[in-house]
Amino acid sequence: MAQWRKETLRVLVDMDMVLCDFEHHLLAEFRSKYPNLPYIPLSKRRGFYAKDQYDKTFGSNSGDKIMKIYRDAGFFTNLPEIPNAVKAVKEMNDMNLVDVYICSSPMFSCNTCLTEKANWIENYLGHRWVEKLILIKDKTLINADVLIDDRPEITGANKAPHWEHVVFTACHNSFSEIGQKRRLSGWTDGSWRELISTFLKQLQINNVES
Ligand SMILES: Cc1cn([C@H]2C[C@H](OP(=O)(O)O)[C@@H](CO)O2)c(=O)[nH]c1=O
Ligand SMILES: [Mg+2]
Repeated sequence: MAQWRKETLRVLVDMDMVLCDFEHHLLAEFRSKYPNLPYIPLSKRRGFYAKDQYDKTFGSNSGDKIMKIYRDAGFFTNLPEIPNAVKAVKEMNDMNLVDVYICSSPMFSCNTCLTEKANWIENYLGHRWVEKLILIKDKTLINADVLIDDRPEITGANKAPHWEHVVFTACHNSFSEIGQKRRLSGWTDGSWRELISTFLKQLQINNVES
């Protein structure tokens, strides 16, 4: 008879544009530093890198100013929370058979990024969660069941990552082609619960079958 193995569902949750609002803060800083320069409203943001769109739209001088803002010390610590993210992630982690980890790519061109990301987690989620923080450039190397991330394409050394990528909707990707991938539109409408329940059911089926 099939044995019930109490395996947990491991969920990786990205930081920028999933827990913390990189784009909102970037635009606010740009507008406050350069009130007379043209800017791209969030509703018109397309493509993952803000710098690329500023380069193309207003020239590389503008793109360089954008880049300098997110490379400056303090930028990552001061990011505001994506609405309801902290509450949702804590609630998700408290679900039976669910284990949440935070998985974020550091920006090595910003000297303080690593510690600032850890600070953000401590400030918003609490000290215990710093131990659940995975900072890694290549997320394909992490073995988990689900990755919730705003970047539409996640590639790396592992061509067949174990996780299923769920695309978290952000201003830059709302019109992006994501093929067969599922989307999560935010943390406020509670749809993340149904999503996780679907994965949990699949996990339980696999546990029984194996
Ligand atoms: C340059 C750049 C980085 N980032 C984020 C993505 C990575 O964090 P995360 O993996 O938490 O989403 C981090 C390093 O590239 O900065 C953006 O979200 N937009 C950008 O334009
Ligand atoms: Mg991100």
